[in-house]
Amino acid sequence: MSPRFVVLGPPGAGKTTVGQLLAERLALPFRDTDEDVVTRTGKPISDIFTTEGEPAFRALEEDAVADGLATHDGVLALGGGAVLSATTRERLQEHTVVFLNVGMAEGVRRTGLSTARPLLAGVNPRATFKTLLDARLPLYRQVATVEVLTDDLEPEQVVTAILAAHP
Ligand SMILES: Nc1ncnc2c1ncn2[C@@H]1O[C@H](COP(=O)(O)OP(=O)(O)OP(=O)(O)O)[C@@H](O)[C@H]1O
Ligand SMILES: O=C(O)C1=C[C@@H](O)[C@@H](O)[C@H](O)C1
Ligand SMILES: [Mg+2]
Repeated sequence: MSPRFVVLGPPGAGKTTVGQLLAERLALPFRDTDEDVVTRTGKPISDIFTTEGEPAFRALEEDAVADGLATHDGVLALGGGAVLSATTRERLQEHTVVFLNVGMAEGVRRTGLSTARPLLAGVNPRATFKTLLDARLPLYRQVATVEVLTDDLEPEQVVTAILAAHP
């Protein structure tokens, strides 16, 4: 069993929104590793970051991704930082991986001031988002089989672009 599509990218790229639409379009189940971590621990992600720290969250995330890759046969959305794990990048090699990209301005606009995203909750979300993008772009591209820049596309158009690349 293997996901039909794995969807990844920075916060606000639309992994959850587009992943759900893509799954609907294909009549497949949707799963999101962020939700899996919340379900398994019974805690919001922001709480895990605050009380246990980012490394603890990354370990939980790595396990959730491994489980999703092994057991989910629909659309699997990963957390925005899942590619920071070299083990996860290795595991993604055999999969169809969609990198949803978003530029800094649009990414910050979409994520707004939400405190649900602990890494962007600081004083300067624009600078934080840029640092995060610069560090992760090569990692997203290393594992992706297709990249879609979502800045000027509606979620439905992103789905269409994904299916055009991987019919
Ligand atoms: N292509 C798009 N055009 C306009 N708005 C979008 C688009 N994709 C997503 N959005 C909006 O941006 C916000 C963030 O989207 P979403 O939660 O799907 O991102 P995400 O990649 O899952 O983020 P996270 O990494 O935090 O889970 C939502 O309000 C969503 O409606
Ligand atoms: O970009 C990130 O590092 C994160 C993105 C979210 O999906 C969550 O996994 C968490 O808030 C961390
Ligand atoms: Mg999401």
